[in-house]
Amino acid sequence: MDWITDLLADWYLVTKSLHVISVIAWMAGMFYLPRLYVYHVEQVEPGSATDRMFQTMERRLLRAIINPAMAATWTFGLALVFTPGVVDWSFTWPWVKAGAVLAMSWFHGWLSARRREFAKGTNTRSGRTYRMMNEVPTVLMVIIVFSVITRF
Ligand code: HEM
Repeated sequence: MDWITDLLADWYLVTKSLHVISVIAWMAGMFYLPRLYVYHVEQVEPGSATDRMFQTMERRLLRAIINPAMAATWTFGLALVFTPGVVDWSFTWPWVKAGAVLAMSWFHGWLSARRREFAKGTNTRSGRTYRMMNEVPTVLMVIIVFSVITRF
């Protein structure tokens, strides 16, 4: 399996660039979707044409941007994990980053579940809840970036 390790080492900087590009797309969607939910709850009459338009925007944002961007972030991120010399698990930062990334992925699942509720007209959560949940990806992003850059 040496050839895989060699390949990952040769492509390290390309993989890292693709990882960061995917992260930007994933985060853009993760910041925007809860915002859409705030407007959806507070400003839109259920069953109206605007309701259907919001459902379309939410579905497309997840299917066309957020889901593929998360898959790409994980793919290139794991490729970096297996690149020789990149992650030293005796440090704290890889564990902190791993925890925050798992939490980010959980939040992604939570947003998908809420989208399905909006599509069925069974949303029970308030605009305030979505406003608060909107801070989750921000806090996780700050933790992740400090982890990978400071490497404590
Ligand atoms: C989804 C699973 C993820 C895995 C397995 C993963 C793993 C990694 C690894 C191993 C590196 C290489 C570190 C280095 O070369 O120094 C890296 C770099 C990076 N990651 Fe992730 N990552 C993931 C998600 C994320 C997320 C969600 C963010 C941001 C919110 C992020 C932001 C970054 C940044 C900014 C770098 C570049 C750091 C540098 O320049 O050294 N990653 N990632």
